[in-house]
Amino acid sequence: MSRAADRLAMIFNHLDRSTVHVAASSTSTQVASYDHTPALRYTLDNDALSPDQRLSYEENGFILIKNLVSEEDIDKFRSAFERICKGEARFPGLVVMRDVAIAKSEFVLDQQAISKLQDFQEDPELFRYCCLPQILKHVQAFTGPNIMAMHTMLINKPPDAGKKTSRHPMHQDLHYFPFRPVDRIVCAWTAMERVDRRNGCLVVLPGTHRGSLKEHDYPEWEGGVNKMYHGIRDYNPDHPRMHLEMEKGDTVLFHPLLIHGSGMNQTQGFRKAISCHYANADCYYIDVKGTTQENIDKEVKEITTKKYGMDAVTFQDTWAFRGRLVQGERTSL
Ligand SMILES: CCCCCCCCCCCCCCCCC(=O)SCCNC(=O)CCNC(=O)[C@H](O)C(C)(C)COP(=O)(O)OP(=O)(O)OC[C@H]1O[C@@H](n2cnc3c(N)ncnc32)[C@H](O)[C@@H]1OP(=O)(O)O
Ligand SMILES: Nc1ncnc2c1ncn2[C@@H]1O[C@H](COP(=O)(O)OP(=O)(O)OP(=O)(O)O)[C@@H](O)[C@H]1O
Ligand SMILES: O=C(O)CCC(=O)C(=O)O
Ligand SMILES: [Fe+2]
Ligand SMILES: [Mg+2]
Repeated sequence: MSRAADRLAMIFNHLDRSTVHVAASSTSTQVASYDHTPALRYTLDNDALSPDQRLSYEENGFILIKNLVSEEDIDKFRSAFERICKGEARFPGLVVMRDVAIAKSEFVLDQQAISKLQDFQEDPELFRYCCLPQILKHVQAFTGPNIMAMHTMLINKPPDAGKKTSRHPMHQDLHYFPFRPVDRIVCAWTAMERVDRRNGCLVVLPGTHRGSLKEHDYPEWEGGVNKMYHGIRDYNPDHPRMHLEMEKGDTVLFHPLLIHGSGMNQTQGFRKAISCHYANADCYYIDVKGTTQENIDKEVKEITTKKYGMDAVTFQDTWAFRGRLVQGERTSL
């Protein structure tokens, strides 16, 4: 048995002892030595992950799974993206985003580079990513069996236009989510090609999922920042960083409180990744009034009013519209 499996067995013993069905066989010395072992909080006991993966997620707030999505599927997602770029396909709700350096440029460009698709839940080909059985199998370890796909993105990080606007500031995804409980939400992010420090891979601060939701706002960047790309005002700059270099098909699953961002794309190619945020369908919406999320609530409402002319729609409603059941039963969200 691996060391991780031993430690898991210890944790389970500890949990057993804290219920009313105390195992009579445990000795007092064992109880003392396990006393401060934390319970597993971030993963569920449903055999979806190996003991090593569970412990790693509990400690670090993410796990990286090599080669989870086939090359063939990724190539199909790439073609679906290209059809959208070329204007050959359009889907209700789909948001096509351009980098601020391009959207705000006074020069007419031959190619209006698309930096991100958001909300592709009505594109059957791209949405197939969210339903891949090998992804859902892992996702269940965090959400449980009733799974909603809440947020979908295809990120096409452009070659930096010279103003460093291709960066994504350090943030926690929970800032954008008015639903809880937090530990029943997880993001799957799959590299559609090799991603490394040169083309702007994900950068994570391991273990920060054990902290709280921090205040987010626009970073004060000289070259400008993309709309709704809020960053954390003060995170510890000395916290160890990890650059997640990944190959095509590798997938990272991460907790919505994990502090992460992505670097500038210093190559000439668009760096592609596809992602979905999942939540347990039993999660419930919260009122964010009086919390750090008030600013994003306000900004989303401004967009729904200005862009869609829907002024009665709440921040919570925008999530209920976009969420799609991918496994089990749609209960609350
Ligand atoms: C029922 C549906 C409701 C939809 C609600 C939307 C809510 C979205 C919030 C969800 C986020 C969840 C994220 C969870 C995970 C964490 C993250 O992903 S963090 C990053 C989140 N990023 C975003 O949410 C990107 C949002 N961007 C957009 O929605 C659009 O790009 C847009 C800013 C609304 C612009 O789209 P559109 O209106 O179609 O664009 P234009 O008509 O071309 O321009 C309008 C206006 O906006 C300016 N602009 C365009 N692009 C940018 C940009 N990248 N940065 C800054 N400004 C931009 C453009 O210049 C125009 O400005 P003007 O002054 O009006 O001329
Ligand atoms: N408007 C666009 N915005 C952002 N990325 C795009 C856009 N059009 C294509 N892409 C992506 O940019 C990359 C390079 O595009 P490129 O122009 O070489 O190919 P293409 O547009 O797919 O085909 P074509 O050679 O017919 O123009 C491709 O990976 C493609 O997915
Ligand atoms: O750069 C990326 O691909 C990820 C950005 C990110 O963290 C996000 O959109 O929430
Ligand atoms: Fe993020
Ligand atoms: Mg082209």
